[in-house]
Amino acid sequence: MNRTAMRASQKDFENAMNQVKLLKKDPGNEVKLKLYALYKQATEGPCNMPKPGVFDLINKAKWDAWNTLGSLPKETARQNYVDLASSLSSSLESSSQVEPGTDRKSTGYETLMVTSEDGITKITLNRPAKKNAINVEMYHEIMRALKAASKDDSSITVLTGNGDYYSSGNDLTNFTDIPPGGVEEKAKNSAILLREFVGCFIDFPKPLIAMVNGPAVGISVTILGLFDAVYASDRATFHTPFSHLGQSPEGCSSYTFLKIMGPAKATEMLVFGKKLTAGEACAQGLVTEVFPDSTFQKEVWTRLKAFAKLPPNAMRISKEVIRNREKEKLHAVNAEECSVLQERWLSDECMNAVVNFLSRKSKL
Ligand SMILES: CCCCCCCCCCC/C=C/C(=O)SCCNC(=O)CCNC(=O)[C@H](O)C(C)(C)COP(=O)(O)OP(=O)(O)OC[C@H]1O[C@@H](n2cnc3c(N)ncnc32)[C@H](O)[C@@H]1OP(=O)(O)O
Repeated sequence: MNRTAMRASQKDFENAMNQVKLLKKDPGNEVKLKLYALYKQATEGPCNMPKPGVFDLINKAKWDAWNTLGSLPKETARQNYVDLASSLSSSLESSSQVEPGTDRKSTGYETLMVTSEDGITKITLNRPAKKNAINVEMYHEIMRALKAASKDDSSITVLTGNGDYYSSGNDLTNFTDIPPGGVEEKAKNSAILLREFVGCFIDFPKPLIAMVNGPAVGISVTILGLFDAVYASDRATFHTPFSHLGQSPEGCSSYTFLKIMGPAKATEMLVFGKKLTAGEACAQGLVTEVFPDSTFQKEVWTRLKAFAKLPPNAMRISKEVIRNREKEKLHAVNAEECSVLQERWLSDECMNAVVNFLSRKSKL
């Protein structure tokens, strides 16, 4: 059929709305805004909402998206909505970028893929369209997956990312969902969440290995100091831009990074936001070994499968002997870092940095 001659009926429009509700994967904020704008244009015509204030981030983004459609006719908006919904159902519901071998796949995770086979539980951060940014749901799911892995019959646990990034760190839209108690309440709850999240890594009882498949930012870098081995592709970079974001170190990095690389190098990373290549991170002791990206998966999995055949109790006990005397200290450091951050999140420096990112003025 000639596409220009096509006109979506009201029934097609309603079906498309249902298709969108049933999507299994989050299509991302940009697409959701497009859908919102087309829906409003199709049902109400050109934008008729007063322009929200600059700090009302969500409504401002919605207003911008709708207003951009100008005087697009309602019928065209309806057709565009139907086309977009149909392209989403075919693209988002199909492909998976992870390797095969998803024996005993755990369901019930929205932001992760969790599999267990050959004595290895693999937790894959799975928001590739958002560079595996960690939203509140992902913080909770990682904790749930770690608690399950600590009790399952696997010997080792691996954390990695799906797509081109390992993780871009904290999802900066976590700052936009402000509860009725205001930003202070949000900061307080976030500090509690962060403390519990980092605590799960401090207490994890089995060998915990990071497979850093691409760039890593923020909290995805700092917690590496709590892993037992870190294998990186030569595409990976390590970046903790806390000062740029008006924030301060977390993940126990104010303690572990100093021990790992010494105060001078730790300061370059944690205070001045120096980005390290995989080779530099390895030379500083943050990374165990670097592999060419072309052979990264094959070489690391061969090694991990061999580790997983070692006697699990011996590995667990050796980890205890190595790590336990530091645990109390690490929990104290974690508590202090979270309490400092709780204040930082309320600062103008932090708010401005987040607003700049969300309004696309700056990229790190
Ligand atoms: C009031 C208190 C609330 C506090 C709540 C906090 C809870 C715990 C906090 C724990 C402390 C953690 C600290 C950190 O992790 S600091 C580091 C934070 N991360 C960043 O600052 C990275 C920001 N991202 C970027 O600079 C770039 O996106 C990046 C360089 C990573 C990639 O650039 P590129 O050009 O290649 O790709 P895009 O920018 O187009 O990204 C593709 C889409 O992904 C979205 N994205 C990427 N990273 C993030 C992120 N960290 N948060 C939110 N969204 C992210 C990006 O917006 C694109 O989305 P769209 O396609 O929809 O535009």
